[in-house]
Amino acid sequence: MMNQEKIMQGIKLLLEGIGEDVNREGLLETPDRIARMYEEICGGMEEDAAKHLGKTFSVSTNEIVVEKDITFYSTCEHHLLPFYGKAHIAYIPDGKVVGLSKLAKTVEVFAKRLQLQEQLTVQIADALVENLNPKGVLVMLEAEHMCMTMRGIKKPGSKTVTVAKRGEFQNNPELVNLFFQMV
Ligand SMILES: Nc1nc2c(ncn2[C@@H]2O[C@H](COP(=O)(O)OP(=O)(O)OP(=O)(O)O)[C@@H](O)[C@H]2O)c(=O)[nH]1
Ligand SMILES: [Zn+2]
Repeated sequence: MMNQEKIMQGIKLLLEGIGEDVNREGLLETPDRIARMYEEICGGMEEDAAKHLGKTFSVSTNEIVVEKDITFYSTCEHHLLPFYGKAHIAYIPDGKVVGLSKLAKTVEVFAKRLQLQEQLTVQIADALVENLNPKGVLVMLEAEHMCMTMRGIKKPGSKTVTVAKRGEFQNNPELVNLFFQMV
């Protein structure tokens, strides 16, 4: 369980640290607001992807399924700044598929944590492998990192692209090409 009280104390200290008056009107409710915000943006820590991927449907086709342009927002664990973009998921079923919304739900479960993009990519792929036992999975994420754009190196517009391949995607370049054509 998240400790709202600790988050509020921490935010008060942070505000004092940057030289703010924690008692001025505009900031009075800020610690409480931020505690509630973290409940949302780190809410995936308390969720298990299996909850969403447990219900499957039997199918007689094993053709590739691609769900692309799934918008996601996550938080980088180094700076606590947002990184956000699109997730593209492909899988080759082995007799069972999952409801399409559950693919986006799986992205959310892992995005709503403190993350590295590489780790987020791999966690989504592994959850699909564990729960669907598909013949193959490919997850690709394209994201802009605020810690790269608004501060530090300051490269607005730069994108980080990561992939995780499992099963048939690992040794079949034609399938990977098909995925890139589809997205
Ligand atoms: N691999 C990876 N790096 C990330 C991600 N998000 C942010 N970073 C980088 O993590 C690094 C932060 O740690 P350091 O290598 O210690 O660099 P720093 O000097 O503290 O930070 P910068 O001022 O941003 O260079 C920076 O290079 C960020 O660009 C991510 O999702 N994956
Ligand atoms: Zn960062």
